[in-house]
Amino acid sequence: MEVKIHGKNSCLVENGDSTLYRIDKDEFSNGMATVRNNLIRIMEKDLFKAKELRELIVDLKPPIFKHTSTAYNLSGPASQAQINVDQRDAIEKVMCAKDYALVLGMPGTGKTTTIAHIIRALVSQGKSVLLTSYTHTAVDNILLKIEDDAVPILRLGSVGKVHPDIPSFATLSGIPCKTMPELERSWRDSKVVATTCLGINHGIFNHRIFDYCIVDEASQITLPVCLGPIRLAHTFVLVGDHYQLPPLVQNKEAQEGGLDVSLFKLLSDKHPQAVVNLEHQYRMAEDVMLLSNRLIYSGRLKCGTPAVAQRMLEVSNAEAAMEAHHHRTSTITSQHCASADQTCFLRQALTPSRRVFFLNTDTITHPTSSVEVMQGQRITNPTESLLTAQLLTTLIRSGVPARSIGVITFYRSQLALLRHDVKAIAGTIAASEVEMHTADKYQGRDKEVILLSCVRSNESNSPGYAHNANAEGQEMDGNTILKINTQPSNYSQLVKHARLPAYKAPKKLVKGQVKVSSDNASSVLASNPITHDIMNDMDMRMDTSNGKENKYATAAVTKKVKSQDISAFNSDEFFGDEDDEMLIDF
Ligand SMILES: Nc1ncnc2c1ncn2[C@@H]1O[C@H](COP(=O)(O)OP(=O)(O)OP(=O)(O)O)[C@@H](O)[C@H]1O
Repeated sequence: MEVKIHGKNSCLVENGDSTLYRIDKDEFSNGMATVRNNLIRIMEKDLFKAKELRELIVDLKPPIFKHTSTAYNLSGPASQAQINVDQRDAIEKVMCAKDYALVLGMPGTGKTTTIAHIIRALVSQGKSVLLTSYTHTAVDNILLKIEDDAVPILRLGSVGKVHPDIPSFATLSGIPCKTMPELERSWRDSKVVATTCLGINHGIFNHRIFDYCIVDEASQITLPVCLGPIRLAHTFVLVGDHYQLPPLVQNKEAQEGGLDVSLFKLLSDKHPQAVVNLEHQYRMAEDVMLLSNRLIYSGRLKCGTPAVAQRMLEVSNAEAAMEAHHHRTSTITSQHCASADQTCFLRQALTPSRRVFFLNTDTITHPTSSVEVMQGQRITNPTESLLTAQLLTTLIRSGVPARSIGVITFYRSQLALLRHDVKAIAGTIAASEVEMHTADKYQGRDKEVILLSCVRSNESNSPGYAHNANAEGQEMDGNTILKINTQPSNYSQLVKHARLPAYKAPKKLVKGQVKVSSDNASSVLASNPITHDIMNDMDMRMDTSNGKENKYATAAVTKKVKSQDISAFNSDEFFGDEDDEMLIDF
């Protein structure tokens, strides 16, 4: 037999009796072809589940739930005491589901932990589970949680992509079985089969239908990809959070056609009764959580325990770092830190109780020196980069390990500058240990401290990618470095905020005393959004200090208003001592 290479992706095989075969390499066998195949399969007439899936996904028929679940247990190494009320509801919802159940896990709320419990509950009833996710890492993170449960697991995927600890408790398809009975056992008897959503081309799926399919990271997976695993099981469970990153779809036409709407979002928007929310998180201190809560979750996110809420950064040697910084011969750039007293921005940033610290660089440098620099497509902010490097160095000298600090920015050009400055100021070793990435690359990483360089500072007040961090009063526009102390935190939210399409005008909290003369009080008050609803609270008085009798009215006001409403209001009409000025907060 003779084999000739024919072009880049095919070869010709001649077998002597003049029959010519051409073998083509299908470059897309694991990508587009799988996706196309998923779509074709659910359109087939008699294929398992095709009709039901069309009803549920195309016709959006409401899913059915049993009133109570059949008994199950969560025994094994997992302590039931570690399951909170939402997680228990999620397990119960899945156990009652006939068609599907949706678990919306806000950041750090234990999605992985809950999926592990769901698997335990299902296996305790003798059910089989196909476990999938978008990434190998997510699949393995779940498997590692059931490592000690002695559940027979088959992990499909090439050995190089599987976590090194998995082979110690699961069978790997990438490591061939030595005998046929061994192979058959692993295909037939594994209660849990785990792979990525695109890993469903394996031969086992021609032989097995599963009781349940669980898809983790489901809100990041496009609908056609998601169809692949769910058509292989009687009931499916999607776990995700559509408030975080949606499926990455770059083609405009595909976006317009709705490809960036995941099946998770489609079903949860249509059937909220099928969704269980995981709302107790164990990752972020309360102040850090506030950011996500105000911007995205409408206050629904809660700290799992008081200890989580009160977590603080451990700064063991702050004074030494400050001394080194303010010393005349300091090698740390100190030109941007004018004073060694309490007003020093480094000292403020290092204070453990300030878990979130917004730094307006205009307050420590001249505003013109901290504006952004545009060179073609490249946008950088050199002053902000230097300040970030300076703060980072101070944190390290204060005893915060370099590997527990992360630096995030929205622009690649700024990232390059930050890497350069951090290396120059903090040193090569520290620079190699600090993880620095653009916001989209930081998803799912945990750090004790995050420094965020927002970059944009310009006359037109364009906040660029950071524009949505402005929503609901987060003052992150322009010259702002955000330092978040947490143990640890989730940054995917920041990414999400930066990408939300709609711009909301920033709001500011106004606290103060309003004073108006009685003659025009009602018209002044009624016409301004700050005061229009405090008429009844006005306190009428008489002022005789200038020898005349002048009537006036005062009232305290504390409310959130749009910035333009503040400027529209005549600030002379606010009065009082120094504490009674307009305060801006979030
Ligand atoms: N009921 C609980 N009680 C105490 N701690 C918990 C509980 N559930 C989860 N945790 C802890 O919370 C942390 C986050 O859990 P997990 O990794 O499962 O969350 P996740 O939602 O998958 O995270 P992500 O936001 O990265 O997707 C882990 O340290 C986990 O041990």
